[in-house]
Amino acid sequence: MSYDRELVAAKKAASLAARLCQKIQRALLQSDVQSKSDRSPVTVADYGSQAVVSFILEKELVDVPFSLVAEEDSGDLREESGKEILNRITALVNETLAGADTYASSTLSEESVLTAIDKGKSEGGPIGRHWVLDPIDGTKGFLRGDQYAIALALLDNGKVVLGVLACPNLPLTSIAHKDTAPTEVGCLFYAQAGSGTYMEPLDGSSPVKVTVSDIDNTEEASFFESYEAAHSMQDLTSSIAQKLGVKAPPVRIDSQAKYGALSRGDGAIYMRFPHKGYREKIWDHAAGCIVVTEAGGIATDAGGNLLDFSKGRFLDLDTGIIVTNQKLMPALLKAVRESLEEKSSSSSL
Ligand SMILES: Nc1ncnc2c1ncn2[C@@H]1O[C@H](COP(=O)(O)O)[C@@H](O)[C@H]1OP(=O)(O)O
Ligand SMILES: [Mg+2]
Ligand SMILES: [Mg+2]
Ligand SMILES: [Mg+2]
Repeated sequence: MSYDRELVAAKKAASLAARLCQKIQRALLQSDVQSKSDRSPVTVADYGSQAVVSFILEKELVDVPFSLVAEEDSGDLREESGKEILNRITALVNETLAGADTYASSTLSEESVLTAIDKGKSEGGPIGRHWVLDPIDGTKGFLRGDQYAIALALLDNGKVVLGVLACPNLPLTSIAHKDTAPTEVGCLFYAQAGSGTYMEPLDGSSPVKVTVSDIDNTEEASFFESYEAAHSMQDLTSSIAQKLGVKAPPVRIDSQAKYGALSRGDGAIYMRFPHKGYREKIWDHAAGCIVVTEAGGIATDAGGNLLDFSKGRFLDLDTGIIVTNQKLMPALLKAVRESLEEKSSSSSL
């Protein structure tokens, strides 16, 4: 089955949402220190991005039922205290649409913005088609001026069949060598089941096919993990890396930009072990997962099970998520198992 039409719509929606986010992030970085501790810019960008993606997808695919599983909902915006922010979001959404040829004459009311955001309340599941959206993945990175992504995927009967990752701050060339001069930034990764993964500049065309690293020696592998220590157990990932003989220090970047960078071979392994009690959501991995698997990689939980996106809004997982190429996966799984066993026996002492 081809999802060409859905892919065109998804690329359009994610690129426009990225434009909205870039505008806010630029303004944020130019602002003074006091307003940098204010979280409202990211809030405006989060909701604005979700409204734009929801509106564009529904318009582009008007002849088919629309279901969207997305991170944000309009609850707070409907409160009295949310009025001013809703006003800012609506203005931003309309400015963004005005810059897009097809939608230049669309003007959304505050109510239509709320409605577009609330389309994201779907529960997903194993039957039918559902879009999956993280309007800004990596909000901490966004606020710091670092990496973040707009992550959009399509589920068809529980399987991810299409994914688009817009990474506005990711360099177009490899991030493997930190000492090379910075290049242009802004990447759009996209993948369709069975058709490979492509990357193009966010503001252009000329796609290139990308593939994961083909290294088979764990000592040469570099690994990615969260920038935020609160998002993943770095003592555990460092113990796993040590078992594998990995020499390079971890590359810490925010958001699903890690999946994008991995899909073009900037590094060979991504490990994510959230602290106890954290439940992974499908929008944090669906787009990244297909981008990396169509590029030849493999993503599993710590027990080696493929990620299952058919269970609703959450992923039902064994302990953590690991991603690498086919050759390195057996060694990675073994190191993960050993490190987890050591961790549990030391904590039961
Ligand atoms: N306590 C937490 N543990 C793990 N992940 C988290 C936690 N809190 C938020 N996240 C989510 O982790 C993802 C980014 O993490 P990372 O950059 O470490 O890969 C985001 O989806 C972020 O949500 P959000 O989309 O709101 O930014
Ligand atoms: Mg997220
Ligand atoms: Mg988010
Ligand atoms: Mg969030």
